[in-house]
Amino acid sequence: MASDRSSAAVALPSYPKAVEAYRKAVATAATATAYAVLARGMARELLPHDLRAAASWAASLLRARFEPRPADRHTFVIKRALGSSLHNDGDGGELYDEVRQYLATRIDPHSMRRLCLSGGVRGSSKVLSMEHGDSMVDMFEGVAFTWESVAGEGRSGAAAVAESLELSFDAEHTDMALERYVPFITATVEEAWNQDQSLLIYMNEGSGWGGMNHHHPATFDTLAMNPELKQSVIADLDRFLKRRDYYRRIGKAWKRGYLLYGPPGTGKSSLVAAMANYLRFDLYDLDLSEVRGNTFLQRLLTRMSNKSILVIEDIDCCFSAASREDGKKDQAGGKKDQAGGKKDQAGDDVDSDYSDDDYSDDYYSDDDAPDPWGMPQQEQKITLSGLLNFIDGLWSTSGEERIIVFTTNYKDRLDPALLRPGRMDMHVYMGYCGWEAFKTLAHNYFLIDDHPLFPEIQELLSEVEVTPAEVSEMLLRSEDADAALQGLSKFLGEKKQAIGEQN
Ligand SMILES: Nc1ncnc2c1ncn2[C@@H]1O[C@H](COP(=O)(O)OP(=O)(O)OP(=O)(O)O)[C@@H](O)[C@H]1O
Repeated sequence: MASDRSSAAVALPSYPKAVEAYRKAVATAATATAYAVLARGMARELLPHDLRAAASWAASLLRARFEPRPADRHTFVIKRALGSSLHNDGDGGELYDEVRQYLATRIDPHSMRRLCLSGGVRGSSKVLSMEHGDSMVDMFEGVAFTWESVAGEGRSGAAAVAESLELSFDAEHTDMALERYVPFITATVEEAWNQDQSLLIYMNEGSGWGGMNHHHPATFDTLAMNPELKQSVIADLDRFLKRRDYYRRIGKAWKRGYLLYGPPGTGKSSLVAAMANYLRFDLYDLDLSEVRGNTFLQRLLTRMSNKSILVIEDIDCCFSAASREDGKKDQAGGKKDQAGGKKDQAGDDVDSDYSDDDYSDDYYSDDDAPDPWGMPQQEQKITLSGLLNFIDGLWSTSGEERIIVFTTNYKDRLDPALLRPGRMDMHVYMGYCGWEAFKTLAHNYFLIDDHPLFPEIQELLSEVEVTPAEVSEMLLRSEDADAALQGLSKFLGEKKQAIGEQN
């Protein structure tokens, strides 16, 4: 212990020595400061102006060498096609127009003192754009992209330079600009364009389609159905849209089939309309009773556009009706030729007995007699399985983004070929009006989410079978929610009573 204490004493300076050292240090510091001030004053006095300028230049060089430099900028120039109007058609200026339309949605009219405003009553809607020389910043994924509107030079002609929109950004974001930002712009414009287009509904006439505007108001918001089921349909559609590459990879046609079934008036047609409105797809309403044979069917299917929904309503009736029709023709036209089908008096082929197996052999056989359209007559009746094979075959080789919807009131009457796994991708049951579906209807008609009569109606709905069409009809009877709901409650009460009396 004693030796430890002594070594500590050696190591520490004595108090007077420390005070002396401190004094010396202070004196030295004061002297150094005084010298520095003196030197700076002397330099200012003694150094010539040129030398001082050179020193300051050297200092700025050093600063530039060591301070972080502003990022390199890259610029894409997007030229307007010379002599083009606002809406080009494949003349090379489309991207210019697309960007212009995109920027019109990004311009904040409050932040710019001067803006161009175009459009009019007859033209498209009003479009805001920058004046030449102005610029704006668009943020994308947290990165600033600067757009500048640049004036063209000279009149349109060989020497003229087209006006342009210039996109500049930090060089490190070049890949993002090319691979994500510009595609994002074109996709945004395309989506807006699709939203603006009115949808069409086509009906078959001979071997062609007649189209008209489709303004069905049904949307998934207004559709009264079980909320989970509704969500699963929407999710399925979304998944379908995103899976282009997946379908390519697995070598399957990019199509999806839905079978909608349920009693009349439960909203099957409304669901088809809601799907079309949601996807912005045109509808092709195929009336099979109007299809005169395989050649016609083939022509119809190949004439459908991409991004479309083929609907065949009451599919059970199509084929049973055809069979019944054939039966009548058989009776009128005499004995049926079992081997190859025989013409009835009207010249129709009346072979309605194609099974799944014999169908594949006979389906594509042609009759050489020309018809009024100059096509060979081909009048075999179309079977359901035949139709499905036909659709599969055709759609795997042509067209993309196709949806096919069959509706039926009687699923149990359907040909098993249709119910086989892999045929229709999703079976959707549209049932009687439940409580959640009723709340959607009440909101649609009166914008209400609650009412004193709701508990009573909820109980009645759990006891009677009523279709959304019937409920809609009752709600339509008055613009006054109280009166309409009272009417509905009375209607449901009477239904309940009628059921009680039957039992
Ligand atoms: N689920 C529903 N949601 C909203 N409205 C519906 C619904 N079901 C029926 N309606 C109303 O009833 C009308 C008829 O319904 P819709 O034609 O869609 O039924 P459906 O099941 O296709 O009938 P059908 O089998 O007779 O063709 C619709 O125009 C709509 O006003």
